[in-house]
Amino acid sequence: MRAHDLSIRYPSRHPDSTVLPVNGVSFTVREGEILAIVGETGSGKSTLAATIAGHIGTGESGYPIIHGGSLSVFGRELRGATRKALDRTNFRIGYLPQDAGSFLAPRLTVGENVALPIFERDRRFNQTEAGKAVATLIDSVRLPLAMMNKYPHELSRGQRQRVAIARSLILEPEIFVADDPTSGIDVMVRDAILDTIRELQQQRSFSAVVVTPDLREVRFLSKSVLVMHRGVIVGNGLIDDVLDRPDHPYVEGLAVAWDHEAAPTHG
Ligand SMILES: Nc1ncnc2c1ncn2[C@@H]1O[C@H](COP(=O)(O)OP(=O)(O)OP(=O)(O)O)[C@@H](O)[C@H]1O
Repeated sequence: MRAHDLSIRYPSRHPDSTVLPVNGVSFTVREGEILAIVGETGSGKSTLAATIAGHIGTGESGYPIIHGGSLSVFGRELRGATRKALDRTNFRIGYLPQDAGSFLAPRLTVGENVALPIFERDRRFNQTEAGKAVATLIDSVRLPLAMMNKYPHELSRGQRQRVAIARSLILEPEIFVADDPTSGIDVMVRDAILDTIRELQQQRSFSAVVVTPDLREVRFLSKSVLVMHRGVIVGNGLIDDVLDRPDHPYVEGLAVAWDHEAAPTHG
């Protein structure tokens, strides 16, 4: 995946007055790599995540639109792509939107929720094969198989997030985009969720882009980081290089905060 001078906007009735939520970013995600994106709230992380996951609109409200530059995924340009071409690309990308666990279909069982993308892609897909794929993933995200017959409201928040992760990986995507996967989840359970993502990435060798507001999570998942601030990239590279040689006050702040966190406590 390669973004070059990529700018993104949301549809607006006053396009001239729009402040671009993502403004001229360039980066590359190589095969099998995990790239972590960090930045404060409102810096454009979710907008960028949705866009690189191919969840872009052609004018529908709510969906981001590529405004300038280019975004090429699997060698295909997404700017100006038709709905059909976008759908084809989307099937190859697993997207875990922010708080995905809270948006499972409430009337479907866990198993049916995880299987949903299979039948969205091919309504006549073999039920037994789908069941096998679902069971394998439920096991991989470390949930008991018996949970397949439960409903989302019967699960904890952390368990629902695991179901959402399983659903976003059921089509065996080549790229996984996760937007703040531990958001709203109990501190004790966060590491387990990240650990599951890291393990799945190693098993299935997909490329991944993971958005998080937390530098500790960045370090846990990846060696490389992209730091966003008000829609632009203010740091890009190996985490230690970025923090050791900050060339923007926001990154400097991150580096200082990290030093305090990592420093041994006295007394
Ligand atoms: N659907 C939308 N329509 C219009 N503007 C939006 C939409 N979603 C986000 N924005 C705007 O885009 C900017 C970037 O928001 P975005 O959610 O991408 O930031 P973020 O870094 O992910 O923040 P957070 O960490 O709080 O999720 C904000 O100014 C926000 O108000």
